[in-house]
Amino acid sequence: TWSTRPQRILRAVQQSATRGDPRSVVRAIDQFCRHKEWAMNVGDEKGCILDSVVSELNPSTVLELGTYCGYSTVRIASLLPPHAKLITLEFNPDFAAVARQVIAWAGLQGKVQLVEGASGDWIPKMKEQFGVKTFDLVFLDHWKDRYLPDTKLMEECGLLRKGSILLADNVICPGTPDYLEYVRNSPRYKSQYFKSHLEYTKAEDGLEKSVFLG
Ligand SMILES: Cc1cc(-c2n[nH]c(CCNC(=O)c3cc(-c4ccc(F)cc4)cc(O)c3O)n2)ccn1
Ligand SMILES: [Mg+2]
Repeated sequence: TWSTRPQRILRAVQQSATRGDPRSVVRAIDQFCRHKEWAMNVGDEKGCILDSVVSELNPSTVLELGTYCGYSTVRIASLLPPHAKLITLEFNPDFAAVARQVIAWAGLQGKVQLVEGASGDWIPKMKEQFGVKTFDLVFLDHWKDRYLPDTKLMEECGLLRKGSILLADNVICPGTPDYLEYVRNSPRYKSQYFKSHLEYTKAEDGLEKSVFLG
């Protein structure tokens, strides 16, 4: 049987990255996706913006919606303080299986809880299942039509506190127009757009950083 793209990404990590070295895992995936096969990782350009938001915030609890192969999971987890926790949701079991191995190769499995399933099903269960009170940072990188409903769901479930940060990928390409309109016009958010490019391409894309005002 033929390998899948995520499996080829995992092989590139295992062949080119050093176990326990998150930066070499990130570099191996970027090299593969830039020179061999495009894949929907946040990529290095937007990844640097993600890194700066995480480093500045120094969050203790992080939720990532959309793991894919674990590229942004590794970027975020490698920057977290010692006792911080990252919960990442992946819908596709094949993606999740690869992501677990990529995260383990980086040596970050102790900081990451990968949960398989749909965001809409898991968000209401976060408190009871994982003992989460609120999230300091949410990285939205999942199905683009779920950004808005899941943001409203997180508000309703009391998972956001005054100062929680939402960082959303792909607000231009593929685009999340209803989400952008909401966070840019709601009095409950202060939003800022970081212009960039779609991973490994020249197409415009960007990250939207929104602070929940409570
Ligand atoms: C409902 C639910 C869903 C999930 C979930 N888990 N994994 C994902 C992946 C979602 N990501 C994308 O679809 C995505 C697409 C592109 C793209 C594609 C094709 C183009 F031509 C141009 C750009 C670029 C990106 O950067 C993306 O992130 N969702 C997890 C939990 N619950
Ligand atoms: Mg994305």
